[in-house]
Amino acid sequence: MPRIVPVLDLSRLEQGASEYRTFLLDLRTAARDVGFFYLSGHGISASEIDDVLDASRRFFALPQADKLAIEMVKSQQFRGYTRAGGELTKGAADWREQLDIGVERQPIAQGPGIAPWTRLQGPNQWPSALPELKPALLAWQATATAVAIRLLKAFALSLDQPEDAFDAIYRDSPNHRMKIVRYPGRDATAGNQGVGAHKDGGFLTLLLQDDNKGLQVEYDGSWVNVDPLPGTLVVNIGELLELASNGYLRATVHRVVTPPTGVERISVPFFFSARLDATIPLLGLSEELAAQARGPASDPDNPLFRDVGINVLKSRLRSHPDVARRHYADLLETGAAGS
Ligand SMILES: O=C(O)CCC(=O)C(=O)O
Ligand SMILES: [Fe+2]
Repeated sequence: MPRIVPVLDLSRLEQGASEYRTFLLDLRTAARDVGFFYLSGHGISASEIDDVLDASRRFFALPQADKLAIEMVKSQQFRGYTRAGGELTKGAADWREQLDIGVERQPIAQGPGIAPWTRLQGPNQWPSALPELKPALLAWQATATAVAIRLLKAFALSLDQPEDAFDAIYRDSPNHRMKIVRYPGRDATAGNQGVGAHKDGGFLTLLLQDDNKGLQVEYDGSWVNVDPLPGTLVVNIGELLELASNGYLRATVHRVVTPPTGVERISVPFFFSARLDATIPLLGLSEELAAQARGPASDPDNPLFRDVGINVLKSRLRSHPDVARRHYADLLETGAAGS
């Protein structure tokens, strides 16, 4: 039986016209059918992957005080450390600790008439006890960005669009975000929500996972395991690609189940997204493709807007109510965040 979550080899794009064409077709099929695939042939060395996972493990092994020194609640930009149970998915606590890193940029000066999402731009928080983490993760951001852009161009081509169809909405200041995550094991009777069922918000997510299981994707009404496959990245479609393709491409629901006691799982999701000031276009699909587009499957509790900044801000406010209360109380009172 073929795997439900297929393996796609990115190097086929460089193996002549026929491989190139079939790769694009396979990509489109995988992204439309299950919305998840493993990516091989990405050109990232095993040592670079090991370095990121090792640096992440060293971060989580720091004394709790060093991690709490950069707790996310100190950051208006939702950057920094969140302890296990500190993040919510659909109102329920996720049993994972994590460090959120965004793009390193200067904050935007605030004042009347400035959109609230502009507060999302600004610096990261880095642990002073582990100076090597910053260069390791910034290097990974650069590597993952390059792969994400190659994939995004391939997606555009696979939908019979010009290769640069998405360029204008990420060029110069894409808003990618990444995190390093540790899922501590625990007794199943204590609950099993590593991260609750959700869709990702950006264009594409590139996920690095260690050797431990836990990631599951919803397919045809059941949960399918996306077990680790050494040397690959797991790629999934986010809501922006679903929106741009009018639902032709699928942003699939996924979750992580907590490992058993005595096991921990490390993962590094990288979310490639559009500029915060972008508006997501609706691609002009060919008649044949348009006929197969299902329309974006919007969650009635969380409707999506074509304006990127407000979507991102809404989702961050929901996930991190402590940051929301500390830094966005004005919006919560007036409902100006649009949620
Ligand atoms: O840790 C994982 O394997 C997936 C995490 C995830 O889905 C997320 O953070 O959005
Ligand atoms: Fe996710």
